[in-house]
Amino acid sequence: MARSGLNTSGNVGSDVPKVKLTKESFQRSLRIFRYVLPYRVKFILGMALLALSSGTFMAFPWVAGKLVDAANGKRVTTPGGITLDINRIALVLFGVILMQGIFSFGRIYFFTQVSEFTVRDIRKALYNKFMTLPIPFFETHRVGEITSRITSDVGQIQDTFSLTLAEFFRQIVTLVVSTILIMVASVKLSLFMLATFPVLVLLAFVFGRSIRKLAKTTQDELAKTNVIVEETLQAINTVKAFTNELFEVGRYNSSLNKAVKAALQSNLYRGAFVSFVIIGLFGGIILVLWRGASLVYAGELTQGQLVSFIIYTAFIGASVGGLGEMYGKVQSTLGASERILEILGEPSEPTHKPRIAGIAPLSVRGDIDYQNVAFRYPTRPDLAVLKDINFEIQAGEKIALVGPSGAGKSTIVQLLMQFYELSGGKILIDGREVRQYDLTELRRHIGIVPQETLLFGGTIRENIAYGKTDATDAEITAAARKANAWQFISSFPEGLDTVVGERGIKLSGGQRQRVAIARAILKNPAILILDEATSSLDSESEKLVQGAMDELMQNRTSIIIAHRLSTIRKVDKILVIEGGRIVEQGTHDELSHNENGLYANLLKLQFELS
Ligand SMILES: Nc1ncnc2c1ncn2[C@@H]1O[C@H](COP(=O)(O)OP(=O)(O)OP(=O)(O)O)[C@@H](O)[C@H]1O
Repeated sequence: MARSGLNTSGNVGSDVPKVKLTKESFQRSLRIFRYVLPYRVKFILGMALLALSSGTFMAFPWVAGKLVDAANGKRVTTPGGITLDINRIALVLFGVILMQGIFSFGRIYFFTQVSEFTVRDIRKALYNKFMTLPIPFFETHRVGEITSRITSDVGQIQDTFSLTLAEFFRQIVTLVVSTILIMVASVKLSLFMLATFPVLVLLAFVFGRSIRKLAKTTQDELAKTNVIVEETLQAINTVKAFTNELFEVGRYNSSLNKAVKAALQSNLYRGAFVSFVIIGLFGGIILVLWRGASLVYAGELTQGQLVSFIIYTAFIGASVGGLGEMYGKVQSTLGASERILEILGEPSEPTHKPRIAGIAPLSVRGDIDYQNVAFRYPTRPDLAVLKDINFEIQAGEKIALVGPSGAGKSTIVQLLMQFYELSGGKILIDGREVRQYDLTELRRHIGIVPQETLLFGGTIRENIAYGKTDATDAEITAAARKANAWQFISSFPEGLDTVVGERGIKLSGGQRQRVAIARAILKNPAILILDEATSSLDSESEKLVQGAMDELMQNRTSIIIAHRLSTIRKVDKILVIEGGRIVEQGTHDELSHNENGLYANLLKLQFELS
């Protein structure tokens, strides 16, 4: 049966890895069926209709055989003793097919609903999980790998629920019923057939398996060419800037040639396989025909019975072949559900705890206290990124973190957001350890203006409202004004409705930053993290951004990761970080007078550079 691409997963790539079919893997994967449970009534109805449609389908060759017998002048009677002539038998045949058509419609109707709803629920659960998984998970898994869970793995399962399962059931019914019916027609011929056919089918199966392995090589080669296309298109600016267009074309061509070579080779075997199937299986049918014809000649079998017999034999061959193919599909599905269940079983961040009624929402003053904080990234456990960090900020104070690249400045603030678990020490906010807060509640009170602002595809309005999704237009406009962003937004013909992001207009670095500042203003957090952009802006833009930042920092505890020392002269305290430690701290005046200090040196360096 051809695979249909008419579901929400489209055509599923056959590159979904498989697992070995063992009792354990099977049992583990069956847990995915709990997503079918809410739709069990529809599922059972679908199964019942499937049984009926498979049953009526099985009656077809039988009745067709009777038609041939009637044509040969034999008397055909129903079990009730009513004699049927050719016309009536043809009508019965038509009735059988009509019922088969109606049952099939019902089966598809119910199974599609079950598969669409089930798959929707699995996708929802997965996406929900993606959103709540901790940051380290995303650092240890590639984005492509994660998204393929929600696309191809789920698609594989959808295929199973909508097609494979039905097909599997139908093949089994066909196999069992056909075998019984041919036995009834003629035990002699059946035994002869069963002695020859299964051998051929077994051979075909073994042959088919080795071909699948070759097909996998082709797919791998094709995947490699796709990687080249994706990478180069994503970095097309780099390709052009290095004038490597022809180099890439050459690389793509040679990779494509390899894929074609592999495809041709595997298709050579495929061709051999197809002719084996044709010659072998049809040869088998000829053998059965020959033996059957002898039996008809000897009067041991009617012509009609022979016709039914041959059709059933073809059915048996098709279903044995189909079951072999299904083995691969079942393996893929088991693999897919195992991987999905694995992700669903990953521990989420303890966010969004249900709020207990009557308890006022958390309010945060903004005192911050780092005590002996030590940290290693889970992906690089051998590198101590932070060693014994101690500092304190009173609510409303502004501090700046400065130091060479890679010193650990960003890491210090990421820990405040609790993106990672500390390796040692503790962080207190308002005198309480951060781990004791509800993560979502706490993060709601921390605002961040990142180094590189990522705008989501959508309007400027939506991007600003990301800081407070239920903000009114007046609030959004006010925030944009305070962020010095209103000027450029109102200069666009569509104003706040201007579309930005991949399909919209591109905002400049300074404009993007001001959108980020407007976002943070709307969020109105008690604690603010400003990660200064390393790329410098022109002085006009710089002034606007700086003004917006000053506005934003008012009355909030602010931590500035500073790259340009000129912007932090007014902060209450500067922490100089080097190699994961605080090596100096004090005000700008204090530090700049310490001639041998790192800060004074950095200051000198920047002065010389500018
Ligand atoms: N997600 C991560 N996984 C593993 N290592 C990381 C990760 N992020 C940063 N590091 C490492 O941690 C160290 C400190 O990085 P961090 O980004 O905190 O430095 P920084 O002082 O903010 O640097 P810059 O000024 O260049 O932004 C570096 O050695 C860096 O390679």
